[in-house]
Amino acid sequence: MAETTPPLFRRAALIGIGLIGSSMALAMRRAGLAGEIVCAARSAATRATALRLGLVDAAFAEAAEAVRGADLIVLATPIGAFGAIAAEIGPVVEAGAIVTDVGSVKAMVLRDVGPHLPLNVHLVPGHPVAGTEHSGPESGFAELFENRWCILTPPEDADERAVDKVVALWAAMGAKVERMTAQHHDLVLAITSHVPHLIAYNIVGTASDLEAVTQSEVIKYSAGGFRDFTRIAASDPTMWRDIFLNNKEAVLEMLGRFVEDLTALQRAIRWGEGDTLFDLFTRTRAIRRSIVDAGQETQAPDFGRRAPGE
Ligand SMILES: NC(=O)C1=CN([C@@H]2O[C@H](COP(=O)(O)OP(=O)(O)OC[C@H]3O[C@@H](n4cnc5c(N)ncnc54)[C@H](O)[C@@H]3O)[C@@H](O)[C@H]2O)C=CC1
Ligand SMILES: O=C(O)C(=O)Cc1ccc(O)cc1
Repeated sequence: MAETTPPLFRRAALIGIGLIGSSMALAMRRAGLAGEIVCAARSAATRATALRLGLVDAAFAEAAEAVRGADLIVLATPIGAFGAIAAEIGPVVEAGAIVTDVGSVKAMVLRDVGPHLPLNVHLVPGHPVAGTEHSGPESGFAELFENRWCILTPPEDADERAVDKVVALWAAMGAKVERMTAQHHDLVLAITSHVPHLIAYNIVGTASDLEAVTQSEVIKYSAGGFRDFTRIAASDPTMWRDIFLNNKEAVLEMLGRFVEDLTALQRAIRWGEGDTLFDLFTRTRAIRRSIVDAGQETQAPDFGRRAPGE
């Protein structure tokens, strides 16, 4: 009889089952990574949806109930909730279990989650750099992490076997895994993700506030660059509020540089310095091409709703 290898984890508990939690549930099931997948969701409607979609084997109202007997715990709520969830699960989490997360900011995980966990529990923070502007358990898809980066930011004294298991988890879901310090992660993501989202929120806000331009004109003529900004600016308000509040220093640093560079462009336009504009636009076009060539574009399957970028 052929021997079957046991799944990587006996029981995985997803705390929060929105876009990322549901995508993980689907990707983990597809790859047979856990014997059992359970979740915690505060609303009865979300628990019912998770069960109806077959995302999980059981759904609990309380995080402390979901983590009992789990050897993998994934925090997949907005990051502002991480500290309270860690305080709730700390007393009941199993010895030897791995606690990871998918939050978009990383230094705050070591700060807010670490102190609540017993010493025999392994904290390995992570961030899949993959997503869409959609939220909730119905927006997930198993392919979300394929060929996308997942950044792990374990503390210096992390248990290497626990780190290896989290690397194996993401690799089996199709991701490319990179390791760095939480501080470096937060600086890099401030410029590649957080400030771009702030700019999108701001430009859509500015356009909608313009008295001389009606709302219907904003919608009607949004085929220009504005349309791409509206996709980003449709991202979840709670999630993004928490990101800015928890990556304050790096975002303010990058925003300072952004404002300086914008001022230089403002001058170039004012003084008719076409070469300055042309040189920058040539450089940025090359960056876009290298992103496309590297295949770093998320294509959500069409579930009868608009795909990202449409
Ligand atoms: N949306 C995206 O594109 C990406 C998000 N992330 C990170 O993943 C995490 C989850 O984001 P999404 O799945 O997009 O959000 P989502 O809004 O789709 O799902 C979050 C879920 O957590 C639940 N929740 C909120 N507070 C809770 C609490 N205290 N206890 C239990 N459940 C709670 C919400 O009801 C919701 O079902 C965030 O920390 C975010 O920074 C990471 C990569 C990409
Ligand atoms: O939809 C998009 O373009 C995104 O940028 C998704 C996203 C949002 C937050 C993250 O931490 C990582 C990826």
